[in-house]
Amino acid sequence: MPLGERAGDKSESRYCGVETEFSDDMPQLLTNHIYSAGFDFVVAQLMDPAYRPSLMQKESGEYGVLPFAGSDLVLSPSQWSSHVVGKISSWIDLDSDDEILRMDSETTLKQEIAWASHLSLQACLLPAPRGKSCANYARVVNEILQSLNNMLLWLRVPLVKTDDDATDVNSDHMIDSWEIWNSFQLLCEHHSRLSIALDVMSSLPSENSLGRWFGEPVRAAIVNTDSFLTNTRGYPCLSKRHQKLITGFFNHSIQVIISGKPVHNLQRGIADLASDQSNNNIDGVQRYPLRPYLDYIGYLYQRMDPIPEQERFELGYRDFLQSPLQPLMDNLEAQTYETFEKDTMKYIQYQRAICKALLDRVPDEEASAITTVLMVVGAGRGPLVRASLQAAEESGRMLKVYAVEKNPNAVVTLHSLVKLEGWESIVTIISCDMRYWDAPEKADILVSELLGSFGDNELSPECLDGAQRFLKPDGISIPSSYTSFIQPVTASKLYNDVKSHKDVTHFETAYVVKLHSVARLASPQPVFTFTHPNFSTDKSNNRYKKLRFEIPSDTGSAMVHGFAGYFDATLYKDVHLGIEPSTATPSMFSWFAIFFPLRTPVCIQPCTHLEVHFWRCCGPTKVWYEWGVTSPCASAIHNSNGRSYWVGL
Ligand SMILES: C[S@@+](CC[C@H](N)C(=O)[O-])C[C@H]1O[C@@H](n2cnc3c(N)ncnc32)[C@H](O)[C@@H]1O
Repeated sequence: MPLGERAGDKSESRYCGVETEFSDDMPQLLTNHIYSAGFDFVVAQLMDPAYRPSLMQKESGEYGVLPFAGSDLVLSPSQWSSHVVGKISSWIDLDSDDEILRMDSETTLKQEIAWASHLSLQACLLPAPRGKSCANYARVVNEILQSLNNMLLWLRVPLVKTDDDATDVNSDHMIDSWEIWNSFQLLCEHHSRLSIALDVMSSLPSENSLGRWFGEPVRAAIVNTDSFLTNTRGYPCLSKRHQKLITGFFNHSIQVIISGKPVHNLQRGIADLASDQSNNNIDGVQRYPLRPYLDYIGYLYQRMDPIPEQERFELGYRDFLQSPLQPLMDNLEAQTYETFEKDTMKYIQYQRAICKALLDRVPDEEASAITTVLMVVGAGRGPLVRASLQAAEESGRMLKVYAVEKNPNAVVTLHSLVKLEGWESIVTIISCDMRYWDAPEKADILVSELLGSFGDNELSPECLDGAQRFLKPDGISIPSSYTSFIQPVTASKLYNDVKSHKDVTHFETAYVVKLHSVARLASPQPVFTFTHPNFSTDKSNNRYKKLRFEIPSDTGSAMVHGFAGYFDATLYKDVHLGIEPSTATPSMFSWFAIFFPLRTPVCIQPCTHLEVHFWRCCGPTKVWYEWGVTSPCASAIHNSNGRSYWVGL
């Protein structure tokens, strides 16, 4: 469906619209030009622009027929719903001092929305708020939203932000349209049917401030013909920055709408094309005047790189909240192991790390005399056993392997693998929880992969503390350490999805999620680090960290809906593995990020800082995180005493 939500898959066609008058030509326009001219829908006004309820009552009494721009019979029901976005009268001003205008505006808005619902339109475009003070407009829209079934309301928002406002955020001269949008959405309590149509101007704000919009519910971007430049052949084109922005819109499933009249003199171009029937004149139908602009947008889309196969596979997971795995408390399923095992990059890194450790452990001259004892703890169905044996072969070292696994179902597969590969003389399978296994000898190397998206959140520290009893005092743990990271994000879609559960529990839960429509508001910072082995006697896996994020001056104000979490693990020496964006292991897909939501989003201002606290707490049967913000304002402590979300020991 062109106008609703869709995955941002380049294999689907992109959706484009045109803003146009609703004239008698509408049926012809939709019949003759839709798709062939490069657009999929029109944004057209629903009501005669001269209509004012107060005047109509005076002129024709109370029961006059409303002057809608076209009867519902002018188009078929599917044309209305699939190809028309209703444009609400742009004269309405619900915050005017003029009471009559205000009342007329409210009446008209409600009548137009009711008409749009009658036509089953998928979306209506609301005019931009006229100033910072838009409370009455928001109140009426909020009231409408409460009874709206399927339709989305796209609030038109000009993409403007002056750059000189950084130091004085309270200045009356400050123009940052995000602020207006933000007050509107706060007044409407982040309603999930309220979204944005960004009006793209000829000059663009700074990159950082543009980035904020990708975490907001932007559904459409309106590009006026006068924002286009002219190329050497006289055709419309866009500046480099505009091109990048439009590509960003495509990547985020934001539909592009061309508005305005043609402003390029394309006489020569059209003459050139005159002989080309398919481009100019088909069976007497005139070429659509906005076509050169649509063609250019289509060209930008075609020019984009195709989505790599792995990302294509992950499209369905974008911004989709999932509960983190609990591999200690639960037993993973076969298909989960299967997915892990396809992640070649992860095992390549492990093999590299094991190879280096083996070479350090056994000098060349003793390679044929010493057998290294290696234990894979949490062996699953065996991929790390395979990586270890390949590392042994690569390094020319002799190995004896113990594969310890507590999931009896995975152990079945492990047995078959060992038999099938003929590893019986080298690999011993132990069906046991590593914390309680009574090992017959000590290991030189302990290999594990018990990491969650936030590093320690699948209880690797607790498991390895239990397992290190059977590691030699000078033994090596792979991984040798791991660190979690967080960064504040605008993530309006995730926030709304959490909110839809209507309980505190969901706001106090961390989710695994393939982040896509988010704005990352500051660089990630390290949170908790665990190092293995850790033979100190007073060790504790409780942690507390206070973090302070500086908000860049050119970002503008922004909303923090929560924190994205990542990890980076040092496997051995310089071999690492992780998903922290600046150092992420390329082509690795075993982990998505984690998301810690905030019950109440926090608004941050440029040149200020955001202070957040994270705790890792351990009890006899569970481990949990608590988190809270203290600046610029205090939030509740989330997940106190692990009441909503915990990981079972
Ligand atoms: C993330 S999976 C990794 C599996 C495998 N190494 C791989 O790379 O596909 C972690 C494995 O560790 C096992 N595990 C978790 N805690 C364990 C424990 N305390 N003792 C033994 N196995 C454990 C789980 O059952 C699971 O098979």
